[in-house]
Amino acid sequence: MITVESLTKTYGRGFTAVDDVSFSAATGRVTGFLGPNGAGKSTTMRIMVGLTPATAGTATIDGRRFTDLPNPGREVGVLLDASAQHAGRTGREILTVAQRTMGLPRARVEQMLELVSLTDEEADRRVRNYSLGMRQRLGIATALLGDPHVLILDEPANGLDPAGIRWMRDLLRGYADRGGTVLLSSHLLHEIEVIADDLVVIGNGRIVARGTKAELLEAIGTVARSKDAPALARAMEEADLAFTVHADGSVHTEVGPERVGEVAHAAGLALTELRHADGAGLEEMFLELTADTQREGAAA
Ligand SMILES: Nc1ncnc2c1ncn2[C@@H]1O[C@H](COP(=O)(O)OP(=O)(O)OP(=O)(O)O)[C@@H](O)[C@H]1O
Repeated sequence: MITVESLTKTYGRGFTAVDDVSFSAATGRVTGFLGPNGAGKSTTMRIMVGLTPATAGTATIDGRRFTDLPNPGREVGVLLDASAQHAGRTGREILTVAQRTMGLPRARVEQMLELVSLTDEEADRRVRNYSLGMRQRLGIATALLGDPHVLILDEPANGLDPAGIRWMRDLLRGYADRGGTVLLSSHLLHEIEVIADDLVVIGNGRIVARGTKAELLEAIGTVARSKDAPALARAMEEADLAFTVHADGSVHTEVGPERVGEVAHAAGLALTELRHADGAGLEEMFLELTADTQREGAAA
């Protein structure tokens, strides 16, 4: 369990990059840390792992600060900047140094290379000649090397191709299902919404939304459709529910699918579609919530 309490980071003369941020990432769940460029995600994660001092507040892992952990790599796997790895070393050398530092069996290096699908030939190539996707794979191998129970990953999908993203998603899902805690950041909603159980949305250094993905989806309403669209609209009106009808005949409303289902049932209407306004709806919510930190939005 990761707990962040009232975390604030001020740079220079009063620029607040992280502003009174509190949230937690629970055991056995994948928590997505989402926000546009410059929102404060990396700063928060750097504070969590002791690389940047906080101006105020605390970040703890199972109640302890990262810097107080006796062998941190055995408890917390960290991937912050895949390009920050020693460029002159080979992937295998980097893993071997980490394996020795953590006092792990030698076989662990080969296991991790296999897990992240780096071939023997690639493992013996210098990291300066790695593609970004290969660096991410190596970074994930390093993070998992000590078999930690917590993972903190900053933009781990950067540079991965679609198959790589699918692979990472399955890996992290399995890790959380076995009881691990995953916190991963992204500035891309669609990357995170398929994998995260919980979402923490940050904009301008402040938390603008957090909750389970289901709760956030609930908050963005429902799409329903019936073959008899006018009858569905009448039933909604009679039930005093606010709604809009889109050009494709679907009804959009802020109430949850359960309520819409009840109204349709009471009116004797069969629904051909009933679902959370996910995907596009969540995207819209994300853009709205973080609007004043979106460069494009700010310029408009
Ligand atoms: N060492 C520093 N000195 C001054 N300002 C900094 C420093 N590090 C970060 N910042 C500023 O803090 C803000 C938050 O940056 P941060 O890297 O945490 O954002 P982010 O959410 O990770 O963004 P991205 O998605 O672009 O990686 C930015 O405005 C950034 O310029």
